[in-house]
Amino acid sequence: MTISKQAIQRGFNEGRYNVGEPTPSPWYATIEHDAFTGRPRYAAESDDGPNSVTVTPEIIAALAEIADSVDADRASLMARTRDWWPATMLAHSEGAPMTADAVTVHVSRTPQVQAIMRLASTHRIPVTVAAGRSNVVGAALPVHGGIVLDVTGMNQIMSFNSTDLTVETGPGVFGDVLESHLQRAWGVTTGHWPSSFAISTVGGWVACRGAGQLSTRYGKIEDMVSELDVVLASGELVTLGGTHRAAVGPDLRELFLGSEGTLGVITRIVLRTHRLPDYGSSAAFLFDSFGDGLEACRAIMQAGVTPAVMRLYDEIETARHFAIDEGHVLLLADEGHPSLVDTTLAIAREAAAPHGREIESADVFETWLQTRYRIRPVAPRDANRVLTADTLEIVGRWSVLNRLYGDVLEAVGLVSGTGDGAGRRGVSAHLSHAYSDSASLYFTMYGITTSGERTRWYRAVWDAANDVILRHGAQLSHHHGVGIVRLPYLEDSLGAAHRVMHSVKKALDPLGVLNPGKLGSG
Ligand SMILES: Cc1cc2nc3c(=O)[nH]c(=O)nc-3n(C[C@H](O)[C@H](O)[C@H](O)COP(=O)(O)OP(=O)(O)OC[C@H]3O[C@@H](n4cnc5c(N)ncnc54)[C@H](O)[C@@H]3O)c2cc1C
Repeated sequence: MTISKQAIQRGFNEGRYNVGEPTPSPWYATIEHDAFTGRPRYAAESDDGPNSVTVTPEIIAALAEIADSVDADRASLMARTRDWWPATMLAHSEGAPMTADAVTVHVSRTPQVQAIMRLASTHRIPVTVAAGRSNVVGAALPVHGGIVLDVTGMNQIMSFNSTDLTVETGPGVFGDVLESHLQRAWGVTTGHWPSSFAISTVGGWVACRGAGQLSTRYGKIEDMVSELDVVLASGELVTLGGTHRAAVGPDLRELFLGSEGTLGVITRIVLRTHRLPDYGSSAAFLFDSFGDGLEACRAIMQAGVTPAVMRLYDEIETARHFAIDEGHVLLLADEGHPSLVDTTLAIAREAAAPHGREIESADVFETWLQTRYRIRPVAPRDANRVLTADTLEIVGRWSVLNRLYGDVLEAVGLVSGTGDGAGRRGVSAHLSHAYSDSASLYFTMYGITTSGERTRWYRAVWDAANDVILRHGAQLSHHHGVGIVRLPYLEDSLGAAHRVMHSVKKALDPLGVLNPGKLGSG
């Protein structure tokens, strides 16, 4: 049985999610919605751009002529703009939501998107695209109000080319719908398996530059997109790409991969696919230190093999996920042609062996398969001991990774409130995406504080971790993106290139109507 087939057969979160439409984060059900008395938080604090633009009844009437439907009701707006960012949850639970006043506009066709962008540009109304709303960084929050453009109705799988092995889809297709169709109808897979695959959309993957669990074999989403249609702020439709490699000037597709709705609305995507493998195999190692595990991963990547799964867990996560009391576990697994898989794992074993010891992989592999798409429930609240947690993923060179890991653990651990207060460390990490020169580390951080202290703790751990990340010259994010949470660190990270990003934004969206207050604004 292979990993890609398993994902569809076992399903996402044991079936507890909304098929083909956004799934709220579990925190949403725990919030007292009638308690929204405060002003929208971000709009009240922000001083750049058009603050909380109100959409007039005349514009609502014009939108209704164009769109499938327009919804100006505040309560349904709140439901339709919640995301999976913990700070949204913090703001909502404090009665001062992140969502400014806005109207939700539902579309299902590209010409509607073009007409809405023309209208928005004429009247300078912000447009924030919302899809699965599974992002964890506040990227789809309409912080300046205006129009929330819901593209989940653009959910057609338009065609499959069985010679080129490419699939053409609308941006609002959810990952589980796409994959089960690809597997059953055509016997192929995209190879893109984010942990959120059933609650996120193809357009969202592209807009956030996402990564799946099998990225070491199949690549990130930017390796999979061969063609894109994008509606610009002016309403003009452009098609970018068409084949995978070209030398016709710079690759303009790249501008929109990771643009988070700030440069255009993605309305059609062509993705490469791969024949669905029938064979898979796994191996596992245990290391005395995380650093030894990192050395093993580096040796594997530099030996030239790319096992689909390469996940190294530090000892806290090894104990949490696999109930192994000591050591740092590495899970390797691959799928594909038997000769390729067996050779890949043989070379990987040889490269890892000097750094640790091989253990029986069956239980580790099965536990991972069983739990990888399970969403943990929200902990019960007690005003004096509230749990707040978040994750943070970065990408850095092998030469800094082990020191960066230690320094993030130390810096986050020093923030008052981190951990459970009873000696358990509140920060851990795993490696889940690797390259020959670098790898991504994914940190999980939690703290227990009073409810009044949560926001302070939250910003303090982000500041502490990002200070270390910048100091080591690593990249702020590998696949979650920038959203709101990483904006304060962006200029330090990009240096002079930050100005280039502003110039690109100015050139493509001169009136600043696309997702203002995010990447390239201000
Ligand atoms: C439990 C969980 C696990 C996760 N695991 C992963 C993971 O393994 N890998 C990973 O990469 N991410 C992961 N994420 C993050 C999230 O799922 C991704 O960022 C995803 O790509 C967002 O897609 P979405 O459809 O939900 O987009 P949304 O959250 O609706 O939007 C995200 C951003 O993209 C923009 N956008 C969306 N659609 C379009 C469009 N058509 N045109 C222009 N802009 C658009 C929005 O304006 C916004 O800025 C996880 C999230 C959760 C909650």
